[in-house]
Amino acid sequence: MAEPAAGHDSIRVRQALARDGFRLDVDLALPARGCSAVFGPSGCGKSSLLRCIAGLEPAAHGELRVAGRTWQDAATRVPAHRREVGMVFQHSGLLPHLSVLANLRYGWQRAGAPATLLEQWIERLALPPLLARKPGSLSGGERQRVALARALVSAPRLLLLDEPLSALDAERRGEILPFLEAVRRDAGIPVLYVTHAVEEVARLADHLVLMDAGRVLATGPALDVLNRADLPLALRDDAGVVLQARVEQRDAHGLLSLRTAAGLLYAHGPEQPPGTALRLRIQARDVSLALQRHDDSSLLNLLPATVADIAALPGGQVQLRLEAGGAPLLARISHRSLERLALRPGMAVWAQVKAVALLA
Ligand SMILES: Nc1ncnc2c1ncn2[C@@H]1O[C@H](COP(=O)(O)OP(=O)(O)OP(=O)(O)O)[C@@H](O)[C@H]1O
Repeated sequence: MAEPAAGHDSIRVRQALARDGFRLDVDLALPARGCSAVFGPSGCGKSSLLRCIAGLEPAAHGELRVAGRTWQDAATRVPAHRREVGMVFQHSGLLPHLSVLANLRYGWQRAGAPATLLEQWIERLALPPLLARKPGSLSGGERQRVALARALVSAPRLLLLDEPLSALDAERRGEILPFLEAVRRDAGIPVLYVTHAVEEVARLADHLVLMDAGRVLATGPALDVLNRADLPLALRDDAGVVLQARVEQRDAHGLLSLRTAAGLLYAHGPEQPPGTALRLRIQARDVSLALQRHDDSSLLNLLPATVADIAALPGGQVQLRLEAGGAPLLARISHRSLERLALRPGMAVWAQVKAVALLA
């Protein structure tokens, strides 16, 4: 395999780290812009990889180049405090005796960053009402917003986010995701985002690194990796595909019509102007199949598709990979339904998805 290239437009990470019963061994070239998600099961080495990049693992060997700067090679090892990374962890790590503003000023002053940066992130992360408060009086989501701002006002060259939402409940996660989207869009620096939530990958990632047991299983543009059928992702309970979609309109009841390569789809979601580009995740278990088009059911999303292949799953289920107008789809049905419809590769079917199963 060719060696990953290293240039001003890329992040080169070649790191090896041995611990008792665990070995991290990665060789990656990541884009030096946008959000690269690092995804994989618990204990696969995601946090260790971030710690290596931050310079917090003294035993790690290898090479690290970030946008033209060498942080580590055979002759060099830049110490952690000179790597100019911003980090946010699961818990905010704010200084409890200081106000929000003083926490932000602390990192900002140490970095000697411009005042506009401080003002910019206070505004973009909607922090003005919180500035006088102490971290202990904030909700978990508010604390993480402050932690994000604190990392960004130190003018880092790279932002490392280690499961920043995992201590929050689903509602709080939903509230903070738009702020993370703003960071990804406006920070102008690459973001490495460790998570084990597929929804966060689907929503935020431009690039995806899939890890298992200390190694990289797959890496590439996020949608390509998410939609691959040959990776463990496709066997998870929440397996699905992610489609690029464009908002056409929203009706009086809040139902969005979305244009995708698979066809027009209806989904629920917040008000978004026509033309807005977004990603739509369709889980395999939300897709049912019919041999004919049924307009007499409550199902709103009816897509003509062709069966590409069929894989048996444990527990009497099967997963079908479908082609729908050039877009991939997954459908998970019972083996009994497969036999009842006598489904085979190459057959034409109608893929049916409830609109309430889709969240735009
Ligand atoms: N400080 C440490 N000392 C010794 N072993 C460690 C240490 N930190 C992590 N490990 C081990 O290294 C391996 C990788 O851990 P790591 O935290 O990087 O995984 P992870 O993918 O981030 O997991 P999770 O999703 O559960 O946070 C695991 O086997 C873990 O037990």
